[in-house]
Amino acid sequence: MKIQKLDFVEGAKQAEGITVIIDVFRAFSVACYCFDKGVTKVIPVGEFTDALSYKDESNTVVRIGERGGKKLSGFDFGNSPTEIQLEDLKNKVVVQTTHAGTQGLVNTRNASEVLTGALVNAKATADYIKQQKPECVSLVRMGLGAAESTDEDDLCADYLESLLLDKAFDETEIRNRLIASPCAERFLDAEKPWSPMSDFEYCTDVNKFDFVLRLVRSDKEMPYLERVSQALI
Ligand SMILES: O=C(O)[C@H](CS(=O)(=O)O)OP(=O)(O)O
Repeated sequence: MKIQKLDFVEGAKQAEGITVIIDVFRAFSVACYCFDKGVTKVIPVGEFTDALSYKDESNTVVRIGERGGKKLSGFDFGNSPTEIQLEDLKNKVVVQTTHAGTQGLVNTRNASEVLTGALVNAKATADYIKQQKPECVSLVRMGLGAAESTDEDDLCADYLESLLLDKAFDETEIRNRLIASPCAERFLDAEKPWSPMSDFEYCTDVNKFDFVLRLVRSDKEMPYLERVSQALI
């Protein structure tokens, strides 16, 4: 199995084979928490205007998104797992737009299959990939604003690589390593209430979920993320 690590939107465009678009803080952790709360699909979009104008007949749309980390005007929630914890999202359709994560998903072109990458479902994602015995896997780290490398996405890529190659990796140290990193500063900053410390905790709950998020493309509707559950992995 050839594994390549790439970065940002350009990396997403170049990615081949089974492609994992990684965004730990916070897009794909949020997407996992949405599915855990019963949403039927998550539609990742690049432009926030497309998220605002998206409608569906059943009127079950929930809009989640950020720019500069903050909730967008007209949206239901920011890109925060904390914000959705007490919400009933059963059978809802989420439209999500973020500065980094969703930009990676919508820019994949050459991938045979596209998955999301986060610490909360890393092992399930690696197990799913291994089962398919792919020749090539691309791990794309979206980083901060899809422009700056971040410890959490680098670490998640390294962890996924170790799992794929059956190499040892001490996942119990992941949270300690990240809390000591500059990438955690925004969660400790009282002037950034849109990034609470609880978001850090939700996003670093390693392997909390046993499902995979896979991008589905069809001619009939916008690409969306679906949940592939453990039974099918
Ligand atoms: O909402 C977030 O934490 C980030 C902000 S940024 O794009 O990294 O500046 O968005 P995400 O797309 O989840 O990385």
